[in-house]
Amino acid sequence: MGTRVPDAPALRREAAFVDGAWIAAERTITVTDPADGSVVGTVPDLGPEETGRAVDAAVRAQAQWKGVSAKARGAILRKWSDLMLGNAEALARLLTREQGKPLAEARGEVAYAAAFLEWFGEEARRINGETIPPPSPDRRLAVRRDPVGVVAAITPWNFPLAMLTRKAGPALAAGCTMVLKPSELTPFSALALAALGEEAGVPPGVFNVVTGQAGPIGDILTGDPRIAKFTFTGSTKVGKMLAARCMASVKRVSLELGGNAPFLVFDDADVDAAVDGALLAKFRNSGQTCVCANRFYVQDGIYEAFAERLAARVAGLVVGAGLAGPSDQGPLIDARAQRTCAAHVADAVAGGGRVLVGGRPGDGPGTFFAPTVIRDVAQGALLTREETFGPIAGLIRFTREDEAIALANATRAGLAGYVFTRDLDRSIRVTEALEYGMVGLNTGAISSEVAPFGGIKESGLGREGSRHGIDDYVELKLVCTAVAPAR
Ligand SMILES: NC(=O)c1ccc[n+]([C@@H]2O[C@H](COP(=O)([O-])OP(=O)(O)OC[C@H]3O[C@@H](n4cnc5c(N)ncnc54)[C@H](O)[C@@H]3O)[C@@H](O)[C@H]2O)c1
Ligand SMILES: O=C[C@H](O)CS(=O)(=O)O
Repeated sequence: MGTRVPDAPALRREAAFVDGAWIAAERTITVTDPADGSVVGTVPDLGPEETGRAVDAAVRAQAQWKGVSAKARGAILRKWSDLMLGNAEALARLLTREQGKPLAEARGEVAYAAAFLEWFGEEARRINGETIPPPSPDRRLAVRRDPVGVVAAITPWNFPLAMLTRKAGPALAAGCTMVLKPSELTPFSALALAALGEEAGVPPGVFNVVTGQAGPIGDILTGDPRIAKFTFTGSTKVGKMLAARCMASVKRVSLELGGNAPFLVFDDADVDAAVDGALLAKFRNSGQTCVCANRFYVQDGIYEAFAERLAARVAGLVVGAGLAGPSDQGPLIDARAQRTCAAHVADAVAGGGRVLVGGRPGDGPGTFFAPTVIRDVAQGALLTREETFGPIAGLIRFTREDEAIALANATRAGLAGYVFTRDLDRSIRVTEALEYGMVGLNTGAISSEVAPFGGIKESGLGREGSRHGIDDYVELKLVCTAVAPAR
């Protein structure tokens, strides 16, 4: 296990991290705790000029970093991972403070985030090329897998550590350098990560964290031609806009975008397993994950049992501030998220839905919303068409398998889907028919560092994690050598 760096105060940095230095700015942005609106702290509001200097640093550093041996790069990533685990409690508390998730989930995210650095610390030494049988005896063909170069990354607030290491891990393993803009709602976790990276021996300029208003920074990260690759995790709307900007300099682009996951429960499912799966797939991070079940399609024969048992379990979820004591559900990230949930509930009820539990925002300070189950939701309801990103489970009844598949696929999203059935033939038919990048069969938990994470259709481009996750950070180079015959 890595050595402990000084506790939370040292990890909590009210500064951006550029070229190995902690920098301030004239203007700052304030970060608040969604559980009660209290101020967590301020971070610099860097503008285009400071962001350009971060790109300068990444360009300078990349020339050296790609020359560091894969073994040495891997060792630094593994030490970074160890330091995260050695400072897990400080990282988790900081994460809960700025993002709101329950402390137990924050601790889980620290381990999940550290696992990406560990995994790609190992993968660094397996970025092998290939030789190809030549088309003629006077040629030799070799293919290299070289680092793509300087990488710009923009990440969301819902997983303030894991979405970052899922990019920094493969980027640095491949020999790339990075300029990262975290969400302005959760910058402290990213800065704590940078502090531990510094401790782990990540050289100056290899990993830079710029904080501030998204627009001006984004303009640089999508526009500077020295940036070879742009990777984004966030909403589909923003991702599309930023990816389009990258085309002016033909950057490599990878996108992890929004979801709208269907959760299918067939009559032959184990109803208790389906309820367990629903709690994981719907209510993790208070429904604020990209792979959250967004709509539940439940077959006629199991509908009443599933609705009753899910509502009973949801009624028992403990809602509270993550640092105030054990809780299952924290606040939503902001008031806008509360309003979206309220709108989805109102629309479902207007269409004939009946609220079994929850259905309203929390009282008092903070942006809480009660974990909610609504039965008899109409097939065209808002929550079937838009990503709720909150703790609302809307149950829609279906009769036939082909009907459920058609309903499940009727979206431009294609990230994750879930199926609960104990019929082997049906499990194969349905998992093959669902148009999603990831499908959970009899489970609501599908993510890990060893598995390819990503979506199809408008949910993304590329995969993160797994042995595939390195592909977005390397370029293939063919070396074709002429060979003269012996005289
Ligand atoms: N597929 C995945 O792996 C994955 C993971 C997490 C979240 N998400 C998706 O992200 C969304 C929630 O995250 P969010 O609210 O942070 O998304 P968001 O798109 O609002 O913000 C994501 C990031 O983009 C930045 N951003 C926003 N507007 C920008 C602009 N004009 N220029 C430059 N940067 C800009 C934000 O500051 C933030 O850092 C949901 O849709 C969720 O499904 C997807
Ligand atoms: O919200 C997005 C995350 O990728 C979800 S997960 O923790 O990776 O499943």
